[in-house]
Amino acid sequence: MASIAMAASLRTFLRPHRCRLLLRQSRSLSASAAPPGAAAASTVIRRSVVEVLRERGLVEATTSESLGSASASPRELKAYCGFDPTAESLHLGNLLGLVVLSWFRRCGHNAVALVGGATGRVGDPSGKSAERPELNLAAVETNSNAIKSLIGQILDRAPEPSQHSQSGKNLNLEQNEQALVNSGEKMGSFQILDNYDWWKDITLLDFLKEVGRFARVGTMIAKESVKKRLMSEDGMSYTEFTYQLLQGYDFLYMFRNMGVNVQIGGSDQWGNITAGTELIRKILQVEGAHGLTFPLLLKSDGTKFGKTEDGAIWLSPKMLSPYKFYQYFFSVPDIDVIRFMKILTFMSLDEIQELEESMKKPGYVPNTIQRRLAEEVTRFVHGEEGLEEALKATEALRPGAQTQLDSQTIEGIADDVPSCFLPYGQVLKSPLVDLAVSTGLLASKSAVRRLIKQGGLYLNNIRIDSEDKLVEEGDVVDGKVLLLSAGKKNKMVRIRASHVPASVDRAQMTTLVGPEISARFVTQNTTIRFWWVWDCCQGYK
Ligand SMILES: Nc1ncnc2c1ncn2[C@@H]1O[C@H](COP(=O)(O)OP(=O)(O)OP(=O)(O)O)[C@@H](O)[C@H]1O
Ligand SMILES: N[C@@H](Cc1ccc(O)cc1)C(=O)O
Repeated sequence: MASIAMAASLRTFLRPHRCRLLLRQSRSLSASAAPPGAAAASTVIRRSVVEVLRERGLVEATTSESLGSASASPRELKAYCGFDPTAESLHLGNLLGLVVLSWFRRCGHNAVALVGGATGRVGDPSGKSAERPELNLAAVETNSNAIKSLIGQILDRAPEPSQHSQSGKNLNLEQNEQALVNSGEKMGSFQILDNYDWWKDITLLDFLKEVGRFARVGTMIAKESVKKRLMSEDGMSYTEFTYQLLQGYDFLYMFRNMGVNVQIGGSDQWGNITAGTELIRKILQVEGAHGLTFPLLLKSDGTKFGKTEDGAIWLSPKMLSPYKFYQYFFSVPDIDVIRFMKILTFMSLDEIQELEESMKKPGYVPNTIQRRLAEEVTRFVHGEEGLEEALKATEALRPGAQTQLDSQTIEGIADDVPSCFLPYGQVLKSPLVDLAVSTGLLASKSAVRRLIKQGGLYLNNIRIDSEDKLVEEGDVVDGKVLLLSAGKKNKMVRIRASHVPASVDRAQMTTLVGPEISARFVTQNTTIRFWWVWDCCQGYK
């Protein structure tokens, strides 16, 4: 239960005259924060962030027309988007929120990403046909921390309007971004907040008195998220019914205390967003709070990209490698690629249009646009390093690639490629035809032989021409792995290190395996080498 002091401060802020005072303060603060060059920039015709978003297909609805005019001057707006910590990572659908926040920043406004440490414990009924399972507190905390760190990294990578694309070509800035660059203004800032920080101190009595009293049950029941659920067999719990007011109050709290005046979200968030603008109007008795929703990103089967279905496109590299993330975009169908480019990248619309036209020209190499899309989105989500990792892995897994494979690259994609563990002794000197079958790459030796004849079998990306090929020591990359490929189907063979003995005496090893191998052992005393030698030892025995 809340401290008395907190309850008192809540009451204080809810007094209308005080709120108006605070609002005036925050307005004048943002005006005085404008850098000296800003005046010159006003001679350039700016388009508002809302126009920019609309042109890219990122606006489904706004709560008020006045958002457009308010958004024309930099620093006028502070937009927030909330994410409940219901998983350890955000997913592709959530990326839209981060992209839209980044557009606000690129157009000179500030942004807040809010992690729902409190709302995550309640569960948003929007778009859900049944009550969400309750999350335990430890999971909420782990997920919140992971999501905060992920959001921080991604928002940090939003390219500044003045930046150039990888190709060195100017990014062809949107008009108002160009104005910012000309005036020397910086991109807007961002903050990451957690709504548990205020909810933890608010008592039920405070809430009922200060917020509940202003909410109309009729309006709440009319929200799409509630209407649908009330018609279902299980109905809806009081807890989930309250969700819209929690989110509504978040907006009010940040509007009052932090100058946040826009809430954005997917179109499923409309009811919760308007709950916020209504509370602000009723309780604080001020206008000036806006909502903006963007269309939900849907899969080809019409279902929403989310976290609850199989094969989610996670943004955290721990849950989906940059390689797989990159591959997803590389394989986007032609029909979706331009739309994805508009909504998920910061490339200018002119450049996107040029690319779209190039697709229709004779000689267009399939997937050229997808490659660019994959690069742009992977760079934003996983950074330059993640993109490099993805490109390296893509190349490594391309049969016939000329690149020298190293075990680090191959191990880096271990989770993305079917793999099996085999003892070194079983791999060394074994006929490749046998290995291709025992690893499960192909079903029979005759199938392997046929493939070799057709030129489709590769060992470490090198085409195998002979059916009699034996695996040599040099084929096992860094003594750890080898990569077999049947056309585009890859299979990684990893050398098993599981039966490494707890201790082997080096002198004993020398006598067992001879000086040459023992010398390797001395210089490369790693677990794998250790095992490698041990396996040879067994061979020598
Ligand atoms: N496919 C999507 N397209 C656009 N926005 C999305 C998509 N999925 C989620 N969002 C938006 O991301 C924000 C956070 O949503 P949230 O964390 O609840 O994810 P969720 O995908 O709705 O969760 P779940 O899969 O559990 O339903 C909201 O603004 C929501 O509208
Ligand atoms: N309700 C949002 C998350 C959110 C939480 C708190 C907010 O104040 C805003 C948004 C969602 O689940 O998708």
